[in-house]
Amino acid sequence: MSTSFKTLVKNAKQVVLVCRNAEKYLTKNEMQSLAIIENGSVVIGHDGLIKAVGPADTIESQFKGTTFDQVLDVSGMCVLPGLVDAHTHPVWAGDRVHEFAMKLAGATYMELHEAGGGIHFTVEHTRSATEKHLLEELKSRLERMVRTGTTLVECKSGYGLDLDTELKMLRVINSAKKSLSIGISTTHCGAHAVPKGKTMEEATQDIVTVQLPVLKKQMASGELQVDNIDVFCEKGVFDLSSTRRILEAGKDMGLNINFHGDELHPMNSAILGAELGALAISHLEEVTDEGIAAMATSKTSAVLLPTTAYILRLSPPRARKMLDSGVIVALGSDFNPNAYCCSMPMVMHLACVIMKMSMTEALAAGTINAAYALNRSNTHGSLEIGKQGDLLIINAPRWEHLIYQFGGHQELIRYIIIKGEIVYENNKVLNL
Ligand SMILES: N=CN[C@@H](CCC(=O)O)C(=O)O
Ligand SMILES: [Zn+2]
Repeated sequence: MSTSFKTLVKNAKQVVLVCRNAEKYLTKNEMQSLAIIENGSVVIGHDGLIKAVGPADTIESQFKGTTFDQVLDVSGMCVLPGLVDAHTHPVWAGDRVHEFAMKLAGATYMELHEAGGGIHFTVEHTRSATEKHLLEELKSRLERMVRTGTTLVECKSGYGLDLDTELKMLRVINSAKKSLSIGISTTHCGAHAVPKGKTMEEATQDIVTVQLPVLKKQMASGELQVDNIDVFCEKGVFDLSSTRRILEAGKDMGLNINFHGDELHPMNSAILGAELGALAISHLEEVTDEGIAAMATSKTSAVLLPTTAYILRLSPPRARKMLDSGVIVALGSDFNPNAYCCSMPMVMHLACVIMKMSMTEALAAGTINAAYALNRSNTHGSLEIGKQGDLLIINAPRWEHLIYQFGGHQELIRYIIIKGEIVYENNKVLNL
């Protein structure tokens, strides 16, 4: 065994492993009792992977005489896995603060969309923005996510709706992925809306016969890396048969199906997703009982987005029914110009309060199950030997403070570690 390692994080009050036996996801009762070590330590190797995690005294004797590049004594603090945000739209120009005011005054999401605002407003600004500007904005948003504990995030395109702008957005995501340490799962969401001037059929045809073939070429040549295919399956956007066509075309080129469904109207998206072997369906505020049963059987994860229901004043998705039926429930921030929230601790808090999840369920949903939704639960989502050394360290005596305290996680989060490197340290002392 090597006698030199990258990082030792020792003497934590609690180390929350989440999983015990390399589970790829947790459901039902497994989400009630997460694996936790009291007074624990974690060792991360030079390859950025976890080499040991266990009681502090066991690790101390096991690694006696070993050298570490860095040792962090986190006495009194808690260590959790880096959080996983399973749904974001982080590449765009032009905010929609003016629409927030309109929504507060009573306008609905679809009324704004049909009047040419909403996604269309963002598309206009994103099409005319330079790649450089979009990249700078994306990087600062991703850094903000890291500071709130996210170490793996799904990033969608979808404010281009034409070949050139969708490719521009995907290139921006790829550049950020190369230059930042946060993990990224990239999603083509060219079917986020029907672009102005096109019918749904024309937009579907464009995606299947123009956008996806170019993507396929660029993926094969290594120019672009894309992991997932997405469609906004919704009344007035893409219907079930267009959604099927696009998702099947994406699947045929090796992309994971991960799409928006049953948000504002019951569309039978969940049934379709289960039939196609989707890895994830997001939103599901209006999913039917049959849809829930189908997702439980097909092991299609439900990515629930409490920020959306909150900001649009929708009835929240029926998380309890899904959890009790054995669906793999994951969480995402849905960061976008409509729901401007980068913070997974806030998302987990909302999931508990407005969707009636327990804190252990919310943490499992924001770690291992979100990693499953992105096909990354072999590397992320729990603190187990062989997984990536991504840690979130909070200055509190119990891990639940991460969810219990809301609106001030910047006071609580002490370190963020990715692949064994400290990427964020919060120890600023201000003179007040
Ligand atoms: N519902 C569709 N897409 C996004 C919102 C995108 C936007 O409004 O810009 C969502 O997941 O909430
Ligand atoms: Zn979305």
